[in-house]
Amino acid sequence: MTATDLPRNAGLPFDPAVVAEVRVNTSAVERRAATLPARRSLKKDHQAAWLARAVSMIDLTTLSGDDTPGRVRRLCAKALQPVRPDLLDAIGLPDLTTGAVCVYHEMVPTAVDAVQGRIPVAAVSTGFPAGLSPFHLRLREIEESVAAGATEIDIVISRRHVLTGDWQALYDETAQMRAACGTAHMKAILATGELGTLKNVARASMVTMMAGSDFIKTSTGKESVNATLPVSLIMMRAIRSFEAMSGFKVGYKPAGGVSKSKDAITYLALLKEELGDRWLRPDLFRFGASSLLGDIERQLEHHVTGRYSAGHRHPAG
Ligand SMILES: O=C[C@H](O)COP(=O)(O)O
Repeated sequence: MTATDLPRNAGLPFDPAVVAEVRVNTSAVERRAATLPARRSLKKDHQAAWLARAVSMIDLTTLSGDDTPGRVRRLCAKALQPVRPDLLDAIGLPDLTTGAVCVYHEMVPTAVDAVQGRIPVAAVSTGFPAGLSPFHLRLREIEESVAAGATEIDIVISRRHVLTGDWQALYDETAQMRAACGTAHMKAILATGELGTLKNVARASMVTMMAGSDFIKTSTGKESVNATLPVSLIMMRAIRSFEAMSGFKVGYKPAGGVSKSKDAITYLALLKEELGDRWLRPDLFRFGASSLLGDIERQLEHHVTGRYSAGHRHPAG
C-alpha cells in the first residue's frame, strides 16, 4: 500500500439531505474547465519535475481481454523503472516508480510476484467494467483479489442506482464493497460517462464517499466518454465538500483517455487549484492510464536532450 500519514475515510451514515442539497452550475463548470488548458499555474521551468511527479502518481494499467502474464510482467518492470536512469540522472531525480499497477483479478498473482512489494497492485474487481455480475460474486471477487495480494481495489458502481435515483442502494452496495476490501484501499469507479448529468456525478461522488471510498475515480476507460475536465472539477469539489463535512481526505483518480503530458499537467494544475498541494501525492491522487507514461518519457527526453525520440523507444508495457 502507498505510504500515507492520513486516516482512512471511515465514511458517514447515509444522509439523503446531502444528496438533495447538491447544486451544479453546469455552464459555469464548463466555462471554467475550458479556460484551464491555456492557464499556467505550474511554471514551465518546473515542467520536468511536474512530469516526474505525474509519473509517481500513475496507476500503470493494462485491462485487455488479451492480457497475458508476459504483458503484465513487462508492465510491472516498466512501473518499477518508468523513466530511463540516464534521464532521471539528468533531471537530478533519485528513484522513481509509478504509483501502482492496475490489472484484472486474474493477473493479480503475476503482478504481485513481479513488483515484489515495491509498489501496490490494484485490481479491478466487481465484474469490471459493467459491474453487472451477481452481487455476491462481486463481493467474492473483491475478497479473492485481496487474498491474491491486491492492496488496492478499483470497484465499479451500479450505474442504474444513479440513473434511477436510488441513492440508498448505491450507498449500501458501496459500503458492502468497502467492507469486503478489508485493509485494501477502495477506489470507486463512477463511470461518469454513463451517469447522464454532472449533477448525477456530484451526487454519486458524495454517496460513494459517505459509504467509505478511499478514492473516487471517473471511469473504467471502457465508456465512450472517460475522464474530462468538467467532471474532474465536479468530483474535486465534491471531495472538498466531503472533507468539510467529515474531516476525511478522499483521493481522486481520473482514468481513461489521459495520454498526453500536457493533459496531465492540466489535471495537476486543476488539482492544485481546487484541492491544494496535499493532494499532489500518490496517496491522494492517481492517473489511471495505459499510454500516458510513454508520452511523459518522450517529453522528459526532449527536456534533457532537446530532441524527441520515436514513441516506440518508450514502450509502456
Ligand atoms: O483505469 C485506467 C484505464 O483503463 C486506462 O485507460 P487508457 O487506456 O485510456 O489510458
